[in-house]
Amino acid sequence: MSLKIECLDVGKSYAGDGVTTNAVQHINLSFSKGEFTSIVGPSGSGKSTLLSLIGTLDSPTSGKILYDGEEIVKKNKKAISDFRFEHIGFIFQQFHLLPTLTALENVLSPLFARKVPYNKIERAKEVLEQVGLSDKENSLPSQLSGGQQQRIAIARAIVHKPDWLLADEPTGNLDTETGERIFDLIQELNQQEGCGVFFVTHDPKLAVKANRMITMKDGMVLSDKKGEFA
Ligand SMILES: Nc1ncnc2c1ncn2[C@@H]1O[C@H](COP(=O)(O)OP(=O)(O)OP(=O)(O)O)[C@@H](O)[C@H]1O
Repeated sequence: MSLKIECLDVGKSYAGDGVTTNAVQHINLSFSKGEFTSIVGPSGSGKSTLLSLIGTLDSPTSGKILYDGEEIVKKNKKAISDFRFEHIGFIFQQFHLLPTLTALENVLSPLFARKVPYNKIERAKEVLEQVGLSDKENSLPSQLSGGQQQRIAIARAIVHKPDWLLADEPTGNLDTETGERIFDLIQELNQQEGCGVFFVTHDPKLAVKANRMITMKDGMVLSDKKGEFA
């Protein structure tokens, strides 16, 4: 399946205390499978909101987002959650690993209660190897460095073979060198597995390594550039 994502005049506003915040507005963007897009812009410009909308974690207040022509957020909760399981992987700045589970169990967690056509433990071990942490499968998150924890989070994000990897400032809590290594790993996954990437970052040096760079300002797309920037 080639999962194409189209944002058609997408807007998201939050109402509160008589003030309405337009977190994003008039977003018209289209993404083809396998694209590596960085999203940059000042704090509050709508990057995380856009990512949540694309990831079906939230629904637009205006416009629509189509996935191969289908408006997924209009479906019931189970269908939306199945869609996310099949197509989307998330990585966050704070890793969000479960502290009482080992690295292997964290990687396995998205597969709990899911029927899949492969051996779950073998698959989890395979992705742990891909992120270079086979030797840490029995470690708890507290026994791992920040970079290692993010690698585990990446393994967890790709264990179900998503079409798209949505990364919200995944290097924000890491030092420059570790951040670069995490970026390289995500780029490798993009090239080897063909999964498309959305990479939100405040780091211009990383942003220019993508094939496409979207700059946001005040909830809108200020520029959308494709090509080599580095
Ligand atoms: N749940 C919410 N309720 C009210 N306002 C919100 C909510 N989420 C986001 N906003 C507002 O929407 C705007 C965009 O926020 P968003 O988090 O998308 O920006 P961002 O570019 O990701 O910022 P940062 O770089 O600081 O993470 C901001 O003005 C923010 O205050």
